[in-house]
Amino acid sequence: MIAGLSSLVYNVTPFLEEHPGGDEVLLTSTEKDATNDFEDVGHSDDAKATMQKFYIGEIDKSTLPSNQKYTPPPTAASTANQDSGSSSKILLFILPLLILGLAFVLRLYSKKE
Ligand code: HEM
Repeated sequence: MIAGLSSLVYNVTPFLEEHPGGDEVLLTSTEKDATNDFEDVGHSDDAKATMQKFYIGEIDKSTLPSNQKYTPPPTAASTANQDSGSSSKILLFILPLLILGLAFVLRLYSKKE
């Protein structure tokens, strides 16, 4: 479906294989306002007439969501990941020190014996 052109909606599925510009461009223009996409190409009057065959209705603009961008709140999983991330960084720093200390102690004891 192509929404746009003054909120008009077109079902282009039957036209995908026949579209002279190819099906790919049509698919990238679906489920959105494709007015600019359509007009940028400079479609002929013939193309505009053909388009009318696929008209299926009009969008009720009052039902459209506002254009605000949704930013999801941080989930428990992402916070847990951050925590485990910082604790593993500490472990990466401490582990070599622990191994060094252990080697040092072992060497000290083996010298005494
Ligand atoms: C129902 C909607 C559409 C119809 C009926 C339609 C029809 C046509 C027709 C008949 C042509 C041949 C050239 C002409 O007569 O203008 C064409 C070419 C083309 N169309 Fe569409 N078109 C539609 C939507 C779109 C959309 C949304 C795009 C998105 C970008 C698009 C991109 C193109 C391109 C790239 C060409 C080739 C232009 C060229 O090679 O010169 N069309 N279309």
